[in-house]
Amino acid sequence: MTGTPGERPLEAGVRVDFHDAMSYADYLALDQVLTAQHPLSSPPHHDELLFIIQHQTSELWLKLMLHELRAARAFLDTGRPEHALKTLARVKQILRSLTEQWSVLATLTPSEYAEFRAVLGSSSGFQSAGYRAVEFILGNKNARMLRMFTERPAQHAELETVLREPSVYDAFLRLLARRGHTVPRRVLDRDVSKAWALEDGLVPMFTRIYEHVAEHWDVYELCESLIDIEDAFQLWRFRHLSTVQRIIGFKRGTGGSSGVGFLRKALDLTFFPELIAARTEIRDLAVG
Ligand code: HEM
Ligand SMILES: N[C@@H](CC(=O)c1ccccc1NC=O)C(=O)O
Repeated sequence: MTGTPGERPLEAGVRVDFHDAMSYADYLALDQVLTAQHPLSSPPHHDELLFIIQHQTSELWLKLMLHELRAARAFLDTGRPEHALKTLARVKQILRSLTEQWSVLATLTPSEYAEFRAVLGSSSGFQSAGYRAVEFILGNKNARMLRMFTERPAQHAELETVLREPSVYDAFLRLLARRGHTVPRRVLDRDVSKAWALEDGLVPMFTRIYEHVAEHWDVYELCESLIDIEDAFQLWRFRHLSTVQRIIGFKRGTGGSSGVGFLRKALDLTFFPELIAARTEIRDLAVG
């Protein structure tokens, strides 16, 4: 038998008085977080709160992703692949959650968005320092994007740091070199602030790892983890594109780009092209 609904008594030990103790709202700084939504439409459009919260929550997850990717890079630098794997597993789940979050925004119709889009002016995701830092630490470096942050010195400085530091992939390749894998010297000495370009010299090394997994199990798992992240990131990008297309069609972006055309081109980007190229080279073994 289930009980009747009704007021559930609090257990005896549950604290209700917080006058001299830290409370939930104190610890989470909810006074700041929950009063930081400021719709600009007048009178406030019902759906602008969705738009704001969708972005704010994305920014929080991006912040955590950067934090975790920095940790993964440090684990690679210090030769702890198992720890890096665990951290990357969390990054993957954050990306999955961010990708699913597009479904909430997709409930915003073109008519609703058109009613408040004008208040956004020329602001756009181009100015997301959190997103740019994640792209940078994953290896998609582009110094030109820093120009968007001239007016925001703190964000500019943080992004410049991430731009000049090695990416997670740079750290992985250095670990591989330390483990005796053949990584060309030019890769290890490269200017890490520059965009990654396909390095054919790495493909035989990755092919060897994939053809002899038993001998290279921990780095093989890391390769697969990076591919998972590549895949999860592409799915986020694709859902951004498809959500944008259903809301604004082929309008230009508020940030000045062609809009959907620009977002479609971003799908051609790959963080770890040699890991993909190696797949073409792996020999199919004869059976029987
Ligand atoms: C109605 C909702 C949205 C629309 C119509 C939209 C549209 C666009 C467009 C057209 C661009 C290209 C830049 C421009 O010219 O404006 C862009 C870029 C971007 N958007 Fe969105 N977006 C939406 C929601 C979001 C959300 C929720 C996020 C989450 C953080 C986001 C993050 C970004 C980022 C990071 C970029 C830069 C991408 C890059 O540089 O590759 N957008 N968006
Ligand atoms: N680029 C979007 C506007 C937009 O999405 C946006 C505007 C202000 C703050 C964040 C935004 N999100 C991502 O681009 C548009 O063209 O409608």
